Amino acid sequence: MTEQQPVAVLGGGSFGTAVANLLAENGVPVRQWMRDPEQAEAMRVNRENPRYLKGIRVHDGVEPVNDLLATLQACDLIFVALPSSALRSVLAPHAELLRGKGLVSLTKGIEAQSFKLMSQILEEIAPQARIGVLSGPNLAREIAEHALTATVVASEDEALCQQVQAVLHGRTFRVYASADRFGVELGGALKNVYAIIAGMAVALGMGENTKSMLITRALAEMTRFAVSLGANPMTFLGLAGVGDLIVTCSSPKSRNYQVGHALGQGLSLEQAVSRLGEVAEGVNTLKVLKAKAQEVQVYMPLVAGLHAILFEGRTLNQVIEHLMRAEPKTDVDFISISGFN
Ligand SMILES: NC(=O)c1ccc[n+]([C@@H]2O[C@H](COP(=O)([O-])OP(=O)(O)OC[C@H]3O[C@@H](n4cnc5c(N)ncnc54)[C@H](O)[C@@H]3O)[C@@H](O)[C@H]2O)c1
Ligand SMILES: O=P(O)(O)OC[C@H](O)CO
Repeated sequence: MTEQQPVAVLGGGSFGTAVANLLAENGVPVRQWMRDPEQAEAMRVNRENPRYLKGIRVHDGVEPVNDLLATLQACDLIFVALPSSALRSVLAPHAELLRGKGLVSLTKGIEAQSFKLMSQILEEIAPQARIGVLSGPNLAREIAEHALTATVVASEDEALCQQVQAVLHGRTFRVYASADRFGVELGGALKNVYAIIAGMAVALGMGENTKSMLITRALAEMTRFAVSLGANPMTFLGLAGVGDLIVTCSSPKSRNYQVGHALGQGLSLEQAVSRLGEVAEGVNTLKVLKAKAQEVQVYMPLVAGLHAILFEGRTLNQVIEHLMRAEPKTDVDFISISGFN
């Protein structure tokens, strides 16, 4: 009998570990690459990733490794769960090895200067690779604890979507397919910013009306922005849009929400990020999003308000006053169905 080819997961954090476990539970041999050889050795021996997913057993079918070259050579399907700040620098030196491979980004961020999404970077590094993204309401710990979860794999390459569904779809994890890679990926990146605001609101003792207003207006704002860049607004009604927005804006398990909560308790941004000690993509996304919204002239009051508090010295009260007193608008303004002439 021929041995099954391993699948690679790049990244030794919570999401890489959760996805590696899902694959292994489906009988797929996994090489989970991480840059720290000590972490890989400890995970091999102890079958746990205590810094990022304490208390979760790493499946025997997951081989923690730290030789990137050998991992890329051995695997034709590669899931990338690196922080957005690291993805390009980790993969660009190995562009030649990526030719013809299936590369699926799990990373929910935007590159600082270029405003590129992660799959666009993968495409640039490896134009002959098959590119996809996986995004949705997917808190790593809940996946690792087998909470019933759904996600979306998005790619123009239908065969790649089917391949990802075949290896990841399982008893507790449903994988839906989409052809709208841009919309699915943008939804995952944008919602992180609003989760910071939602965490802040909860720390400030705001009620359920406020939370609901925030989530709904966040959806309107991110959809308006996405449409201005050519995305399909309907994608934002799916798991990777409103689904991910709800989970990230509601759950104290979200790291972006935690940063917001700490800010609401009075910590500085530096203190909030360093107390977290994990990736909260929303902080960088906020900076690039504010600049891009200005460039493409899209009205994003929530983004502008959070940016004003974190980087322009405005107080929370000033920003709230400004947001609430702003000119009244039409509901659901990102698609023209208001009924008004
Ligand atoms: N954790 C989740 O619930 C979750 C869910 C969906 C998507 N994501 C996305 O997955 C991506 C990774 O997040 P995570 O939650 O696994 O992060 P994490 O904070 O749990 O871990 C980050 C990992 O990246 C490694 N790393 C940092 N810089 C690196 C570099 N230069 N080279 C190689 N490795 C490096 C760290 O050592 C660590 O292993 C993020 O974009 C995040 O938005 C996370
Ligand atoms: O912990 P966060 O805030 O990075 O969010 C994790 C996932 O993106 C939720 O879908």
